[in-house]
Amino acid sequence: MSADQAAPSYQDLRRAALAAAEPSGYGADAAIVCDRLVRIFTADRVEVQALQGLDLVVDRGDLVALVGASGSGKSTLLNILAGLDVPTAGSARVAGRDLLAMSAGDRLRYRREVVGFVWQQTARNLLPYLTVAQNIALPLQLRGRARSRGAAARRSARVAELLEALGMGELAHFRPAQLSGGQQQRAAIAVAMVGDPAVLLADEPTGELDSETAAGIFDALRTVNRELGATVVIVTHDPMVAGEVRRTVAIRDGRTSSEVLRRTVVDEHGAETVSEREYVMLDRTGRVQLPRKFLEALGMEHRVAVDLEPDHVAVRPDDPTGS
Ligand SMILES: Nc1ncnc2c1ncn2[C@@H]1O[C@H](COP(=O)(O)OP(=O)(O)OP(=O)(O)O)[C@@H](O)[C@H]1O
Repeated sequence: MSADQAAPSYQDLRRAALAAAEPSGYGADAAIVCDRLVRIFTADRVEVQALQGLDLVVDRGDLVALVGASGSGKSTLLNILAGLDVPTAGSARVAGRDLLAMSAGDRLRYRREVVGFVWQQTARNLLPYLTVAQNIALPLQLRGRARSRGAAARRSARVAELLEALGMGELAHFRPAQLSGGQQQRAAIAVAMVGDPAVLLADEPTGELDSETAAGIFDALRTVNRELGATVVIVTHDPMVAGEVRRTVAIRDGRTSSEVLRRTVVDEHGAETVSEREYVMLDRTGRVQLPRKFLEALGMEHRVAVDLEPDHVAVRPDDPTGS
């Protein structure tokens, strides 16, 4: 918790006590838990199901990329996690906060204190007439107690800490227009992190950058994750992403469909290799979505034969002879 952060309110303490008393269940200790999340938009009396029962668990301290085709629901999910939009049904919890049960006041506090957000458009993240240091300090100044004794010194110390962590100390007095796109996004990450949020959400943070600069932004996001302790969720189209994060979750038609986990394996000689494995999601009712390329390769459609083997479940094309 940053020095400028207000003491927890009675409501915060009550919520924490109730959460602690809850039996540990689905994703009980996770930073983010979405359970059968649904978001339906209605435009011109036409309903669009942007999220169709999405399940997602992100552990505390994880660094996750969300990928998927245009229109698959990534931004809808991120806006809900950011407290900018409210789901139609299902449940969503971030750092112990129930996103469907928050009052307007809770939601505002949640956006200020629990989550940080980085937009794709650099202009949306920074105020053009403030310097980098002033932009970073602003969220703390807007908080209560900003004028309490010692607040200014604590604020400066926090700004300096972030500038240093993100390797941009020499840019403290520059204005956004004097920075490159990559430097602007680094500054935006510092702004989002200044209140010490539990979760940092980034919507296409490298969308307007070339690949070398984008690699630097992933580096900054890893720093925030590792050194500042934030759980980080990045929505991206960037094809490089699987090589930049430990876990990549694919969203298809408003549901999580598959994910890739990267693990670093150290052999007996100390040599490191990175292994990647693709998984499909198993929902709470036992449904899995098989990759389309598998279904096509074996001509599977409508119905498959499923058998329990000693250490796996076999899924085979339907055999019309029934043998
Ligand atoms: N405010 C809205 N009103 C109506 N429909 C919406 C609204 N926001 C999103 N949608 C629809 O919901 C679906 C999911 O949109 P979303 O923006 O979440 O997808 P996305 O995966 O982020 O796409 P992209 O990668 O293009 O940003 C789309 O069909 C979109 O048209």
